[in-house]
Amino acid sequence: MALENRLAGEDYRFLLREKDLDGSIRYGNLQMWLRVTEERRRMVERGLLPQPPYVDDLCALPDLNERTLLENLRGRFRQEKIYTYVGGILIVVNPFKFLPIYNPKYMHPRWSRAAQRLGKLEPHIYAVADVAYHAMLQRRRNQCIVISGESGSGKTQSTNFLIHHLTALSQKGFASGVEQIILGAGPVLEVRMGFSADKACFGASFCCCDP
Ligand SMILES: Nc1ncnc2c1ncn2[C@@H]1O[C@H](COP(=O)(O)OP(=O)(O)OP(=O)(O)O)[C@@H](O)[C@H]1O
Repeated sequence: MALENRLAGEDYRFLLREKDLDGSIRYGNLQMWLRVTEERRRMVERGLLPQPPYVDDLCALPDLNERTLLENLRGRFRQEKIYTYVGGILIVVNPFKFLPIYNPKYMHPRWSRAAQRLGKLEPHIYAVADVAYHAMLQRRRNQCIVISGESGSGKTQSTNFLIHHLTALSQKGFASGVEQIILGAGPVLEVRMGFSADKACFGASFCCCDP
């Protein structure tokens, strides 16, 4: 139904609708809703309405479509915020320059999602490591982090940050040499798993195992 009612030339839009008790879904006046959101966008462009703040979780966008999604990522990137959530997934935009967001100040002892939802903590790659590490300890199950992106998008760099934070969490810091051993094993594992050349297609995966 959403497709049928799409305005000509419009991007795809994602609408979340609750089902009624009988299982049916009421879309209301979709055309009207689309016109209102389009009108609001034009007014923001003309400066008649303030620019809505960039959200750190794309699920919180009131109108989620390709344009608002990219605008949000672009706006955050301009503010040097390269990390953005989509629910439990972390999007990283490669800055191709060093940002001072990996120093010990950012190695919070506990990157609680609750604190992040309250806006106290920005999305960060260390939070992903933290969630995997604590899920492993609490559930006593191995965890896997999948990193995907095209060649040069920053998969290797992200893996290094994950390992860096995981070794810090496990109290086996740089001094123990564990981090360097794991980082050194990366290229060997890639070749053994046969996806060195095609890493960008398959994505890199990183497992966090309970010893
Ligand atoms: N978070 C980051 N901060 C700063 N620079 C970054 C970051 N992520 C990536 N880069 C830069 O981008 C370059 C390419 O990143 P990286 O080697 O991790 O990509 P990749 O996805 O592993 O590439 P490939 O699939 O070809 O191996 C790095 O050499 C680095 O200069």
